[in-house]
Amino acid sequence: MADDSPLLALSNVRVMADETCILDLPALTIGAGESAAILGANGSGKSTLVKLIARQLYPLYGADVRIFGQENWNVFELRRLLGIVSSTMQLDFDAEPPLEVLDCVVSGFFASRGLWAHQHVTQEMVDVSRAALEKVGASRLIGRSMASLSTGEARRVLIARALAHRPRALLLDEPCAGLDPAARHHFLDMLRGVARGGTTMLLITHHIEEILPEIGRIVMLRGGKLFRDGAKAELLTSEALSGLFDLPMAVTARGEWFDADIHPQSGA
Ligand SMILES: Nc1ncnc2c1ncn2[C@@H]1O[C@H](COP(=O)(O)OP(=O)(O)OP(=O)(O)O)[C@@H](O)[C@H]1O
Repeated sequence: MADDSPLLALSNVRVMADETCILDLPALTIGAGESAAILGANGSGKSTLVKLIARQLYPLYGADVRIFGQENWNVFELRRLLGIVSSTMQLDFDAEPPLEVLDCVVSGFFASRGLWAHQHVTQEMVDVSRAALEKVGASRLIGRSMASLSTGEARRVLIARALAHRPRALLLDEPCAGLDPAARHHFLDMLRGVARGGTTMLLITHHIEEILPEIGRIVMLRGGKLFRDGAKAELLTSEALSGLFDLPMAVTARGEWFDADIHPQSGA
């Protein structure tokens, strides 16, 4: 497998649910090392795409779904190479029995929720996990239980858990969901540091405010189909966003970041 194989190459993808096609992508390729945002309204098919990539669901016969150039994957290996963090993952780690922060990160090496007697934890795993927690500014949380953390703190630990495997890309599904404005600001700042360190990001969101300056490509989904696909400068515009959300939107650039508001003259 060549290292420059695309992160994602899809063709003829159709995903069905209850006899309805909920994702219809004739072709989509995201190159190796290309950070991209998948943008779309509620119900546009973003989570379906994430599940397709993570092999949690499968398309109809005739589709070709390649991740890093490969069609068939051991799911654990795939999830190691593609660090996946979603807002819902946190629930798994809040449940009983309590899970300590460093153990949570180390357990990522075994793709398990916690550590068990039969697992052989090496000093290297512990060192790498500590370094990952340091990288996301969460070292001070070591010793705490996952259930005791704020949403923003727990989200950082999950990013560390994904980074500990030195993934080839991070797949971030609504990573800022549930964060207050200050926590979101600090979290995005931390993610930006990770992106600047060379980690490719695939960010799934419906907020353009969360699109990191390091992300250059925008893939817009609407109604389970590819709506627009192109460079950020071309697509983070009032015209494109208004079409995507079917509502007059005003986009403003804020330095290297973007904001969107419902246009005041939308007749509300
Ligand atoms: N198991 C299912 N049965 C029926 N419909 C489904 C099923 N799973 C998803 N859908 C539908 O597919 C569409 C796309 O859902 P999906 O969760 O991918 O959207 P999304 O873009 O991630 O939305 P959100 O931003 O709200 O998370 C929605 O209309 C949803 O109701």
